[in-house]
Amino acid sequence: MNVPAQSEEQMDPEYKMSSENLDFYYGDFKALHDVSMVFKPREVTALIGPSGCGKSTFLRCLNRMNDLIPISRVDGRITLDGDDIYAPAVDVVMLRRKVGMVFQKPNPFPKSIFDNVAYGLWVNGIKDKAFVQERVEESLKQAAIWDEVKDRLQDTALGLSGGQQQRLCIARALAVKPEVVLMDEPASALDPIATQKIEELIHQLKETYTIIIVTHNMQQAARVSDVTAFFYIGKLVEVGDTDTIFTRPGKKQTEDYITGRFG
Ligand SMILES: Nc1ncnc2c1ncn2[C@@H]1O[C@H](COP(=O)(O)OP(=O)(O)OP(=O)(O)O)[C@@H](O)[C@H]1O
Repeated sequence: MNVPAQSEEQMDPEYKMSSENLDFYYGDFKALHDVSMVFKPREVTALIGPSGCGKSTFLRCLNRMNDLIPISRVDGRITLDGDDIYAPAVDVVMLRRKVGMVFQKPNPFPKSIFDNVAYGLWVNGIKDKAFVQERVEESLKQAAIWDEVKDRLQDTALGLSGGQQQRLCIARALAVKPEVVLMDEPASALDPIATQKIEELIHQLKETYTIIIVTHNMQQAARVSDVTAFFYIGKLVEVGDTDTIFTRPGKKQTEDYITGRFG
């Protein structure tokens, strides 16, 4: 897939993020090969593919979460609003504020519900109590969990159900007003009802955010995403409109995967 050169892309507000000829290594092992794709604002992109194909690795490259792995190395470029996120001058804390992340297992801190959501604001130096309170409420409402927790904000977050904890973690990610939200199998640890709530939430959130989600669940990818990217052994095999990928995939590998013939 051809990705426009930087100058052209910077002028084109159509792209929120792009990956250009991205290679990624864990030591000597090359986990991603020449991955190029773009992410449009207010669209949901699903990353699918068999276990170990590099979906999570790619997702983590998008907010430099892989920087935490000392043996890792990146070649190529990833841009946010046209700027290279791996450029030396980039403030990684600021980048992760703009490109937030929700993990597979809900991971609330052993603190109150309120503190969990306020945490990111405090870390970013925001101390104004009224502002923090307002933002916590707004984020909990956006994450569709306010009604369930509004009367127990000082209770421990660990007392919430798994599905509630995941929506709390989404509220925590939203509190710092990210522009892009990365989700790594956000519903895989949840029951069908909690999963449905997360999917409904993704639908609402895409009005504001650019969302990139890793999922093993084909029906989920088909339900929640506008664009689907199929990865296989570290390579991006095919990316396109979700309806097309699921009904008329261009590559046999994609077809075999979505029809359950392998993976
Ligand atoms: N920290 C690491 N160190 C070394 N190799 C790793 C590390 N993390 C992942 N890998 C390897 O990189 C490849 C891609 O892994 P990744 O977790 O990105 O795949 P995935 O498609 O997300 O898989 P799954 O669907 O099972 O989560 C795999 O071969 C994996 O073993």
